[in-house]
Amino acid sequence: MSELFWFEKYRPRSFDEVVDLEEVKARLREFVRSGNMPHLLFYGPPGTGKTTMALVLARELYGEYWRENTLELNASDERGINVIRERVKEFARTAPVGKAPFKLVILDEADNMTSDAQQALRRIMEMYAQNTRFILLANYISGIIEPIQSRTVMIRFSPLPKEAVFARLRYIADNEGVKITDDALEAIYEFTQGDMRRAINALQIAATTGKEITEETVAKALGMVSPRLLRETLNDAFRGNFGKAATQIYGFVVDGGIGELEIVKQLHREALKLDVPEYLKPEIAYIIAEAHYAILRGAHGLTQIYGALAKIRKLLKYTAST
Ligand SMILES: Nc1ncnc2c1ncn2[C@@H]1O[C@H](COP(=O)(O)OP(=O)(O)OP(=O)(O)O)[C@@H](O)[C@H]1O
Repeated sequence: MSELFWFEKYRPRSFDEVVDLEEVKARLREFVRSGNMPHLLFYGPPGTGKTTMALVLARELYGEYWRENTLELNASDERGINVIRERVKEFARTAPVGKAPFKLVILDEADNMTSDAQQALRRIMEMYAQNTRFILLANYISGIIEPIQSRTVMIRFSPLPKEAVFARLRYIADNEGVKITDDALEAIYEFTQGDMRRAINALQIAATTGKEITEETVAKALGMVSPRLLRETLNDAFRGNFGKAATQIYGFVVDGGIGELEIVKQLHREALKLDVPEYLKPEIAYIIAEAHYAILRGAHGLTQIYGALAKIRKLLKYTAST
């Protein structure tokens, strides 16, 4: 079933298949080579390869026996720490299969556990340290208690860079027999900001519209404005025909069904890329932030967007004339 999702179908199975993360790979390879490792804590935003790396490490450590030697648990399981204790106890009772000196427990969403549960987890980790190693996965390091932080080697994962995401998306598109333009890749990255799971998902959704993925099909599939079109609209709003820009934006919302908040977010990204003096950018960011806040508080979306564009236009005009 999970193979239906491309992000599962294309989850890397070896270090070589993992894009980017060179330093992480080097460190983990060293653990595999030496046959020993400490407890690990992988932390960082969603979709950046934490689970993937933990599973790849298991495969590289144990080869064909990786399943027998690996226990995957989810810490946010509502049955709590007692279930974790029981399952680890049961798992650690038997010796590792094959040559490896220890078994691996991968615990997802460790930062969702309460401090008390984490204290208990720390004791479990110590109790079974002789023949198990833990890999804890978390989004926020701040959600992990200090005694666990200090007993693990912490490895940080960051949003993946554009080239890495492009390389993976091109590889998947090739394999699936779909063509994708560079603009379309840009649009996907724009929308997903280094979260590889969302990027692969976006590719899969866009691919349902046909065998050639363009910026337009991506925008349509993801419910966003085509970044190229938005840039043209901004150009009209600030340098040319404001009425035309307003009509375009009306079309995005009313005909395209794109949410005003999504437009404001995109506006924020595009406006900060404008070719304007650097000192104006904070003011532009502020104007857009105000519109965003007003919409969240229930103000009429289109009015706020037009208002923000008008303010920015005034700012740019004023600066150009002084
Ligand atoms: N570096 C990478 N190289 C290739 N594919 C990757 C990479 N990182 C992530 N992926 C892809 O993205 C998907 C999601 O990654 P993964 O499950 O590892 O994210 P995660 O960091 O554990 O996220 P979460 O915090 O949401 O659990 C994987 O199934 C895989 O297809």
